[in-house]
Amino acid sequence: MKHPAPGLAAAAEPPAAYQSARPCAGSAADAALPPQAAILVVDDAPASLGLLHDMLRGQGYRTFVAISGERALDLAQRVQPDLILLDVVLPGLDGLQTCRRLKDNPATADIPVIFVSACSDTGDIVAGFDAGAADYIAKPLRPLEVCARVRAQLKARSASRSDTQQARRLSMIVEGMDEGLLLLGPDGRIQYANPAAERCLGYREAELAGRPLAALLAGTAAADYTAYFSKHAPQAQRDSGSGEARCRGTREVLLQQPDGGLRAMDLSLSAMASGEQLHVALLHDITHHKQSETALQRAALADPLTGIANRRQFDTCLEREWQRAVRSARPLSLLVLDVDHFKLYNDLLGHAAGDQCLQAVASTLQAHALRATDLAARYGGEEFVLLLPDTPHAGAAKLAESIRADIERLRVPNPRSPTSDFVTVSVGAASFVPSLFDDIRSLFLAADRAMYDAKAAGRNRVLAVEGGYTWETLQRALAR
Ligand SMILES: Nc1nc2c(ncn2[C@@H]2O[C@H](COP(=O)(O)OP(=O)(O)OP(=O)(O)O)[C@@H](O)[C@H]2O)c(=O)[nH]1
Repeated sequence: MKHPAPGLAAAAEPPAAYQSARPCAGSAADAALPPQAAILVVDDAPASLGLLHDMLRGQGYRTFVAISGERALDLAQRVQPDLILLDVVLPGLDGLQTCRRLKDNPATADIPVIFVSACSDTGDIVAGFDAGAADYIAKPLRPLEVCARVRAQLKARSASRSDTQQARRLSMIVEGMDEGLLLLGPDGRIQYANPAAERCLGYREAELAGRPLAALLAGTAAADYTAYFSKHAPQAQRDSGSGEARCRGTREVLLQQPDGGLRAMDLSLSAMASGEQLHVALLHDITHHKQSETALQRAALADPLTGIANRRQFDTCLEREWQRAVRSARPLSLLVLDVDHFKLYNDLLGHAAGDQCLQAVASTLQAHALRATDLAARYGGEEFVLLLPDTPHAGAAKLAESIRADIERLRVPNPRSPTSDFVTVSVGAASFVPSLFDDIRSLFLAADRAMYDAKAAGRNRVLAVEGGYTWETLQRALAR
């Protein structure tokens, strides 16, 4: 007598009469079958118990036996066999009751039960299935039939087990992934949201269920996805519009958060290859990416010392405002401002103090850039500019004087300056209405020229000019 495991019921030694039972057709080693499937045989009649035991052993199965329902319940729970062959008529707990208890217990509910019984009326068979059996074999036993039915049940169990395993694995992946995953119905409403999607969207799954994806989107994406899903709803016509094209694949979208904020995400939408017209939406949070992108863009356009716009941003802005002034025939003004005797300041007080001085000048200039379209920038060194779209000569001259006076009022000492005891600036202002025939360089050259003239005239002053350069003047100025 062999003992499969300590504490388990011993497998019954097959009576000699059955030792010669011929193996059934088909092999228990079929690829789809679990290796050495374990089968629990429950029968109180030694003859049929022995026959079944012998037959199953002959097929390579591990076999366990029990002669009562109570014992079968205990063994099933501990051994977790792949299949139970259960007699209907048993002392004490009968087969039907035993089967019901097996099915009621979550630990044994999934184990398939085949009734093996001499009671083979239709009523008995129906009662067996009603009790939860997977199959019913009538006695007297026909080995080929028994083996085939056993094999079929083991195959089905193996398939359902691997399905369950697969589903468990998939669910672990989906639940644990960093990307948000939404399952959408044909109407674009959310059917499932994984934990990462809950985090991305700021709602719990229960709050998301049934909501249209489009309702969570901001801007034009909302309308695009609404249209996309109305086209994909059942009975809908397919369309090849651009809105639909924009919704397929990956798209950058803004998602509305419960607190009213917006979050930038990459949204990838793909239709599932199933008849249910379901879609999977993947959400990848790109907030940090966007923030650093914006910070980089800002940094690329800002002067690191003073924080105001740099020359690059000024050039871009001048180009844009120049074109706008040409179209609108409105005056465009530019101030060019240079710190007087700054070399003397630096030489006496040091470069660090010089930097602070430039920061103070930049803040004063920035404080005068009042309109949204005005742009204060550091052009280079101790030279600054202020671009004033839609500003005529008089207004630009007035503003230039106000800036000059405010900088003088800062009373930043410049002891070596022959012009003043304090830091001062010279400002050149140029204003004109550019036409298509004018050269964009002429505005800066005119303002710069005026600034140098202001220096030459004694510094700490404004010199404002009106009108553009002629072609000849421009060429001469560029040649200097
Ligand atoms: N501290 C500091 N100094 C700078 C910076 N950029 C330029 N400078 C200095 O600014 C000074 C400019 O000197 P100059 O071009 O001779 O002009 P200036 O002394 O201001 O004389 P005028 O313009 O004729 O009144 C130089 O000493 C530069 O080193 C900067 O970022 N920080």
